[in-house]
Amino acid sequence: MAADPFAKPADHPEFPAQKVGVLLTNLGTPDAPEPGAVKRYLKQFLSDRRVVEIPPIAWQPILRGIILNTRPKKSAAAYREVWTDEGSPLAAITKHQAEKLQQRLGDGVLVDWAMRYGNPSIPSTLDRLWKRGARRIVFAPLYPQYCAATTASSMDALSDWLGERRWQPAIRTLPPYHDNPLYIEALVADLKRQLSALDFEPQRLLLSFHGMPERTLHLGDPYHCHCVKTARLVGERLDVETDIAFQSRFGRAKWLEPATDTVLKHYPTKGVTKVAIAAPGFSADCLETIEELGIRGREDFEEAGGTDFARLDCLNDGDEGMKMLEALVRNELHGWTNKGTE
Ligand SMILES: C=CC1=C(C)c2cc3[nH]c(cc4nc(cc5[nH]c(cc1n2)c(C)c5CCC(=O)O)C(CCC(=O)O)=C4C)c(C)c3C=C
Ligand SMILES: [Fe+2]
Ligand SMILES: [Fe+2]
Repeated sequence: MAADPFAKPADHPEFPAQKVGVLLTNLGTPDAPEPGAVKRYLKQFLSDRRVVEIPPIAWQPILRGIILNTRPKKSAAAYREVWTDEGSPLAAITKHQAEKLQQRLGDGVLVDWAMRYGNPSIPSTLDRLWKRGARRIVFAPLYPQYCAATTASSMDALSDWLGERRWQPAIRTLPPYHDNPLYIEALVADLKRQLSALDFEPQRLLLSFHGMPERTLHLGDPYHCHCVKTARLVGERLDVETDIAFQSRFGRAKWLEPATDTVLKHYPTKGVTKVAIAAPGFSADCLETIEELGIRGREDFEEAGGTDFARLDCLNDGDEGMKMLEALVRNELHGWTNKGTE
């Protein structure tokens, strides 16, 4: 009898059963609230040309000569104020989001999480998903508003990983969802719940988004427009008067305005002394929300004469946010079940 032409040769490599994977990513955070760890993280973050769009020949001497010798100590002290038993809030919350999404989607899908800067890194997590059999991957950077510094930078990390591979998985990426009714609905429900639990009635709700250099708007980045649209859609559905501002200015260039700290300092001069603040552009609470808004923002406001201040939580891994995330990801998974790909 002739040999079976379809038989697997003895030296054929083993391939695992093919699965569908989902990778949630967020910005990144240091491994520890210590100057050394913060320096490593900032070096990677601020060397990304999507983040600082200054030619490296001019920027790297400033980064290495000044910023990395001064900022890590100050930032580490700020990180210490927000650090938890589970580590950095951003990493801990992203991990919880992935665990809860795994429960919601069931065993048919592999859910993992990664950080664009620091750990667990995007390439190492893609390696792990691949080894577990993921041959179709939904790549989900958790930025509702598209920005080159965040969304495109995450895509760069994905493309770099793909570029190293012979056998590439099929990829779907989660589009920005700044005006997706599921996101707006989740924010409105979550903010209403938090506002009604306050022991004072705010005269304003300030929606604070991470800032960007103003020139990125003129270079064609849709980030500003996405933030404004989110704020408008949310504000229209709440009973409290809503303002928008941009936080976390970095460097000397002009950034998007109005700046959050300036708005907080001016409120009392206009008779606005009771304020709530929320950060709908952040999927998870982090240094920028807990420390910058919750601690420094409160100080700015109270020193200017404000009497009542509340920082509202991000969607995090709460029910409203998880319901939204499940629906957004299921939409991208459409037609991608393990049936037929095993
Ligand atoms: C949500 C969107 C974000 C945009 C847009 C963004 C742009 C951006 N950020 C910096 C500089 C820094 N950001 C830092 C922290 C930080 N930034 C975001 C998100 C966006 N950044 C998050 C979620 C965090 C928190 C990380 C954490 O560990 O909790 C920091 C580090 C902290 C510090 O030293 O102050 C810097 C620096 C630039 C320059 C930029 C766009 C050009
Ligand atoms: Fe940032
Ligand atoms: Fe705009």
